[in-house]
Amino acid sequence: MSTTSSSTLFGLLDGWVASGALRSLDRAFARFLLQHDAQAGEPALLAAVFASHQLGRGHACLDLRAALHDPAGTLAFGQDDADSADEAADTSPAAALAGIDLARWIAAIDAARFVDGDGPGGQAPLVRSGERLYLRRYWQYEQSVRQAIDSRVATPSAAARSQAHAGFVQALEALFPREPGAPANWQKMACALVARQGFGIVTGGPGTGKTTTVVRLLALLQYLALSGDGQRLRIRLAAPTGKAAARLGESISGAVSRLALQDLPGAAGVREAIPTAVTTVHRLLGSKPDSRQFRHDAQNPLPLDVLVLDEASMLDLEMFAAVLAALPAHAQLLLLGDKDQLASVEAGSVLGDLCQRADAGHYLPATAAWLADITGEQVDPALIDPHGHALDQAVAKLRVSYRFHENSGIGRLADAANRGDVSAVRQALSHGYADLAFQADTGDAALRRLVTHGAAQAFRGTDDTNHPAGYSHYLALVRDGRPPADAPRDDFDRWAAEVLRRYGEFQLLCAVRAGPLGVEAVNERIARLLRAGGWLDTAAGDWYSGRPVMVTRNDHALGLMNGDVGITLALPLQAPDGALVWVPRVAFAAPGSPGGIRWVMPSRLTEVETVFAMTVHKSQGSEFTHAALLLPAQPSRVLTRELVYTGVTRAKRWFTLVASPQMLEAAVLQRIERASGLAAEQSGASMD
Ligand SMILES: Nc1ncnc2c1ncn2[C@@H]1O[C@H](COP(=O)(O)OP(=O)(O)OP(=O)(O)O)[C@@H](O)[C@H]1O
Repeated sequence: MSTTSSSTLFGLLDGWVASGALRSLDRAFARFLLQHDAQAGEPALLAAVFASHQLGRGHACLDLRAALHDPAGTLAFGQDDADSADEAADTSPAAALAGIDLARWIAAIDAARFVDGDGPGGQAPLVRSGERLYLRRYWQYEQSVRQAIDSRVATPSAAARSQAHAGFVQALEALFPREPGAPANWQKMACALVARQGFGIVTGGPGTGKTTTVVRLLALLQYLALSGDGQRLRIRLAAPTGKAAARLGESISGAVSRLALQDLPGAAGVREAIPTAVTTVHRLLGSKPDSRQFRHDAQNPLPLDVLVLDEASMLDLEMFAAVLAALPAHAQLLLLGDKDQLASVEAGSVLGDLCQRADAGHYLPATAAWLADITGEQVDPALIDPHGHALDQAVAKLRVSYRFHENSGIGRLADAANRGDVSAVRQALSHGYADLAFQADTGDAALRRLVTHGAAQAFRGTDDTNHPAGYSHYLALVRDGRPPADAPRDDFDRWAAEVLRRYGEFQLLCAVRAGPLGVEAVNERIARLLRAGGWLDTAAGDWYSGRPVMVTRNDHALGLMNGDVGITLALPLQAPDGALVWVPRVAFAAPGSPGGIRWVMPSRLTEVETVFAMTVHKSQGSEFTHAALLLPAQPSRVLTRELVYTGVTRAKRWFTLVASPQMLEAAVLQRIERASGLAAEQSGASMD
């Protein structure tokens, strides 16, 4: 291929753009690079285009070896491309890469003026590091993340430096009282592990006690600070989205109020010194409109001593690099999250990469001895590894779910999907668990039953007072619960808050955007079905009462964040002629004020989507009493284990799967593997 001219290459790129495989941005990038180096060979240009394409798909870099080995799979250029029967017309990436081996490709890439090696001082737009090709910015993010983590992991925290101070041991003992005969208390060990250095991660599935553990950890740190120099730590809590922040705020408040401090002598003031307000990462850093820069950065660090970031699986590489840059050197950073969930839509899978080895622990014998000393708990020998990495020592995985007990179908299905165990998935679905329902029928009648009343009859053991809801639960309140026109504004706020709460009791989740069972078509279909059932008056125009909308872009002027959900309701308004009119307003939960409502005029909401159905990606960070997951009828690369696991674990109490068994099984066998240097490093060098 190296002999072909650039016009042939651009012919190829035009075809890929026309077929939707490539973004026009990727093609424009190739033109820009050619201006940079008119002599560049086609293999190098192709590699650069693929690196840009991969970035758009969430990969921090292009894995050159993988792209050569399995071009169609690695680049996701459509399933037919690799099997093109007509060799002469074969325009697949496989054909474009035919006849080149890794060594020749790397040599061609290095020869291009737009690529630098990974040494210091380079300026070129792309960087090659081993078998990975990066756009420079993302290589820099990875470098800065790696350096910051390495240095924080190697820095003992103030709490660990004072460990001789018997208070550390005593406080742990008081916060995690020993129960005779109980298995090893991993929450206690997690608390000690992450308290030890400037960086730590607590990962675990839903309900494994991440919030509970972090609240006790904050009590421990605050107790040590107050009983040390008497200075209260400045603690901040943040999450990637407004929704996740609101949810953490609620569960932190609950955990702080439940915190048992009676066994901690001199703990006065500790509870009050644990914050319950949670902000978004954007607000924490102080985003500037239309800029990638933040108010807080290395020159203007965040004024805090401890930062807790929840739902860290949603953190992308750029955002994480910004957080680390803005963190003062002495501060402690704690990440909480479920490493097995879908990664961020943007490039990078930070939590997954950093927790790649968490299942097997890899604790050094010295770490296990330290834990035994500090906590009195023994690490399972299977988790000990004399070759463990420094980072492994700062990662704790919680393994017992307190939400999903032994007989929970949701817990069983989530676990089976997460392990890719098809027969366990089948067993979970056919077992008859009271919290699981399964329907393959996606016809109008079946879908209407589900979205209107939650298809409660499909669940075993439900009755009139204990059953899963559908959307009629909140729509009945929209229709029948509206206060009279002369009621005080507070009544309307209370009505809206209850409507929003009820809306959270059910959510239909879609795996894909396009196609007949994609989120766009399904949203329209559900609106039609609900209207036919008399639940909606869509004749009232776009802003009919009961329409739920999700914000799709941060709007700093309105104070609304990507992912915030509001519901359209009617409010009374006095027209200039004195007549009373009902006007549509969208009710959003006001951040930081439980039960508070912010009313927004529809005309101000330019970037919103109806959310009778929501993609699994957008549902991350939210939980619903009853969640239903709809898979498409056709196989797709986006149907993965991570997607199914994330979808199932959005359900708190009831879960309905709407899919053919074959589609579910195919999905749990497919994994997302994002190319990244952080991931590659975790599988690389050890500490010794
Ligand atoms: N050691 C424990 N013993 C008994 N109950 C516990 C324990 N730890 C946590 N729980 C309970 O389990 C539930 C879930 O705990 P928590 O909210 O801390 O988990 P989480 O991992 O943060 O959950 P999520 O996945 O929702 O973020 C809570 O009701 C909590 O009180």
